[in-house]
Amino acid sequence: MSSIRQKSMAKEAPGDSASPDARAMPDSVSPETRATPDSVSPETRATPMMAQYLDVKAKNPDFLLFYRMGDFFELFFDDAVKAASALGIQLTKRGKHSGEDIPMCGVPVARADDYMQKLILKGFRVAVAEQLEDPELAKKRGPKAVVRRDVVRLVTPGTLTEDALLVSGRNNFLAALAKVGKAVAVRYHIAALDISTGEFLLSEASAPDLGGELLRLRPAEILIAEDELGDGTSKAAAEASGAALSPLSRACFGRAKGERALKEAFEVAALDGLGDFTDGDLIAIGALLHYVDLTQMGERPALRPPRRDEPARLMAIDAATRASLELVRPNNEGAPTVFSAIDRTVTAAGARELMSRLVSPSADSGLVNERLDAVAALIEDWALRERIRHILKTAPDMSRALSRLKLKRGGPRDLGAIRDGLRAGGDVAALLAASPAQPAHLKQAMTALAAFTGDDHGGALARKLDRALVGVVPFLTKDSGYIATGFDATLDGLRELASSSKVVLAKLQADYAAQTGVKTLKIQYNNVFGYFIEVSPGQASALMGEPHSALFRHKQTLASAVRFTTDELAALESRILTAQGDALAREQALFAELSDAVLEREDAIAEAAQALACLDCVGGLAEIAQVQNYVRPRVDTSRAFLVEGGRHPAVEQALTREGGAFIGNDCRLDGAGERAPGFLVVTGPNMAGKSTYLRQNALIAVLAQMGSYVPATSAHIGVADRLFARIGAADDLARGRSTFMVEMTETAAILNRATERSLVILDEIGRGTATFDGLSIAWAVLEHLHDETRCRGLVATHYHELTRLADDLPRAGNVRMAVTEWKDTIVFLHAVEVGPANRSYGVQAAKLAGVPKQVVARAKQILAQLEAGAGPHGPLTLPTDMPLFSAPVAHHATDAPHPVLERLATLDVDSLSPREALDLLYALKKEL
Ligand SMILES: Nc1ncnc2c1ncn2[C@@H]1O[C@H](COP(=O)(O)OP(=O)(O)OP(=O)(O)O)[C@@H](O)[C@H]1O
Repeated sequence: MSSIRQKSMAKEAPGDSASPDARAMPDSVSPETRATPDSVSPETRATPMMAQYLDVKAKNPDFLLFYRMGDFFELFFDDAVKAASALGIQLTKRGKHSGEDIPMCGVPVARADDYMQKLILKGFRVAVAEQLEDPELAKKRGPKAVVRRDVVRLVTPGTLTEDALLVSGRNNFLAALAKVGKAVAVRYHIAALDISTGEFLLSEASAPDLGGELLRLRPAEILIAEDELGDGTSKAAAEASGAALSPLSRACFGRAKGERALKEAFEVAALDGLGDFTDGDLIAIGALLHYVDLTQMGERPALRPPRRDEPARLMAIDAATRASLELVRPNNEGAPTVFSAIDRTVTAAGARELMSRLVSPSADSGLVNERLDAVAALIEDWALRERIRHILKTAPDMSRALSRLKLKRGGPRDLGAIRDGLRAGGDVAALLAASPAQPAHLKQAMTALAAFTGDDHGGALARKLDRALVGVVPFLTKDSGYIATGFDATLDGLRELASSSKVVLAKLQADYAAQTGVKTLKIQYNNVFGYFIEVSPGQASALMGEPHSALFRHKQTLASAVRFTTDELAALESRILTAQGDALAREQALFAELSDAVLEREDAIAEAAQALACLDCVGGLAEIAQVQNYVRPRVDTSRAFLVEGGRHPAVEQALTREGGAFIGNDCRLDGAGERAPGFLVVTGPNMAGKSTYLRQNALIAVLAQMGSYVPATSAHIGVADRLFARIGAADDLARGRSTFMVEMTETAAILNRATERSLVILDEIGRGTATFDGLSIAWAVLEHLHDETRCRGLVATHYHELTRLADDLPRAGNVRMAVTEWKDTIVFLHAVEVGPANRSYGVQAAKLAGVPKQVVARAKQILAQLEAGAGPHGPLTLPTDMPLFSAPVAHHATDAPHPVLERLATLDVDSLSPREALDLLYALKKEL
């Protein structure tokens, strides 16, 4: 908590008669603790306080203004109406402004974070206006003087730092989006910063990849230039990511601005040491850092050097694939995700690291294998893993603590987190040092952690924090007692003084009791009177009469007690309060000193925090691999996709919980071989497990490339540069596109972007339109992927005709989901067999699903007729001119190119005048 906030705890207008009714409060707080604005007196002209409120509000029109008044943050006017409804708290009306009632609601300061979190989750942004001086000081300026207030912080979804406002196991990115270039050359540059941890990422995407890239980063808030809100691509991608959109003026996006801000942030004269930055990077960085400055009131978060996520080094996963695979976000609230199935981390930072690897699988087989080596080492040495994980459970979230300290929003608890984190890190480093297996990643982690165990600066800092802090430290700096006895002689002296005064106080009470003969006389303390002497009303006369009346001065008479003071008690009180105040001030000075010492080692601490996160992530992956029998995949640059006994990580766990067993299935796609299939057509009845089979293979690719073991008995994966998966319904009715249109748009995206190295997984392509159209489209798409793209792929279909493709396409093959018939019903075996399915069993599946008997019987009858070549109302004529019913040779035909193409091929464009070019264009179009 900031020092500003501590100073402003005193209430401003004690005893104000317009104090609102306590029942109107969201929490039961006595009315006297809640000050009321002098403005809300029934005047029509703005009172000084309301004038101040309106002034602050006018500067922050887009934010709900939390206006500090004593122990409450009050909201007025429209803000109050919106907040009361969003928070479900009572809206009151107090006083008038311009003749109208002023709506008001409020939240207690002590619980403000909870209320703010609710508002942020509902898409609001909050400006926090604090009292910037002690109300007593304001009073001295005159009866009408208003306590100085101003906004000390803007709270937006992407700039949160408090644990209460954040999700612990997830990064909270603020991203700025800069569009550079025109038409087909347009690039979107993204600068993203998690100010709660200091992680700073740069990336870029083409227009078609932007949606997937934003879903990968999952920012909480996206900054976009106002004049780009009209740009369909950025707006649609930003909205689909689920982030809050914050438009900024175009002036905030500038190359020079970005360069300046970056140099300032890292205190460097030239950017060379930080990396290479394109214009687009700098424009995005400029807007990002401007917004950070704006919301943090100039305080700098603990920035890590920007890390570039090179698209070429990642497996590209587009938005639709992310939605299909439910990597981290389920399509149905509460459903399992791949993340929830594989997450065995024990710290929030470890969970964030795991999530980051899962959403950004690598396309660099070298990095993947280094990660796998680390997982393998912790599988091999399970005792080491157990010990490390045991220690990690005690390691707090150092990066978030560091970030709060840097933003001057930290408390003793954050220093405690750094101490405990470094201590845990030291213990882990010692364990790793003693272990024989040392793959590169574990060695790196050990080095980062060991930096705080030696005799140098790092070690000195860790020891200093150990000596300085008590075991369990309080949350706020105003709560004294967190500096351990013996660390600072001055503080010990002041504490001694304060506590010895308390002994003197006890002695004084005993003396007064003996002098007056009132045995029950007590010395008490409250916030209004300070220390006082209290006796029961029956005994008050002893103190008020001679000879004691000279010593005891009467202060207050209550029904149950009479209170007095003495000069001696007043002097003692002043000594105690001074000593306590001095001790608190000394403690706060020591806090600041320790914070500075921590921040001096900011980079090394951030690295240690990252090392712990990495170890937790690797340990978690080793744990799940061992518990669930995953296998290390062979990952290389070949084009193999050879999986034996593959399983779906989430479905397997769900089945095991219910006492069932998952049937492992092979998938052999050899992209390079001439005859070994690179493309499989998967057929089988509904419910037989086709979707599961498709998904599990996509996930095995993702898991392998993120550096995890995979659910299979063996796996050889040649890295895929892009993964396309379209599985399950893709309705986008909200955006006015039918299932078929969505599917066709996505198919177009795949055909345009898949490469030879990609993995394409399609479920029921071509459905949602007339059978022949759908089948024709599916056929043509598969031919294209097979012949032109030459990627690896799996396609599930109910069009059995598609299985004939394998006869003609050398790299295509068929597999089917095995079923068996038993007593007029089908039994799903969930096993994948080589070859096409010969029947679809749709009618039997309908029966299993509970379709009424007579409907199933009639369907069987119609099916029999259809299979015999007749429709339910007479002969059925199938168009025989469909290419798929004739021999599918069209794609192999060596037709001469179209004459228009021929003319274009031989055309010398440079020799044409604009007029000639236009004429030619018209002529070609006509010919076409
Ligand atoms: N390999 C497997 N081992 C055991 N059970 C499985 C397996 N594959 C799928 N199942 C079970 O079968 C159910 C249906 O699977 P899935 O949804 O993949 O079928 P489908 O063929 O895609 O069906 P539809 O065509 O109707 O979408 C799953 O929910 C799962 O419980």
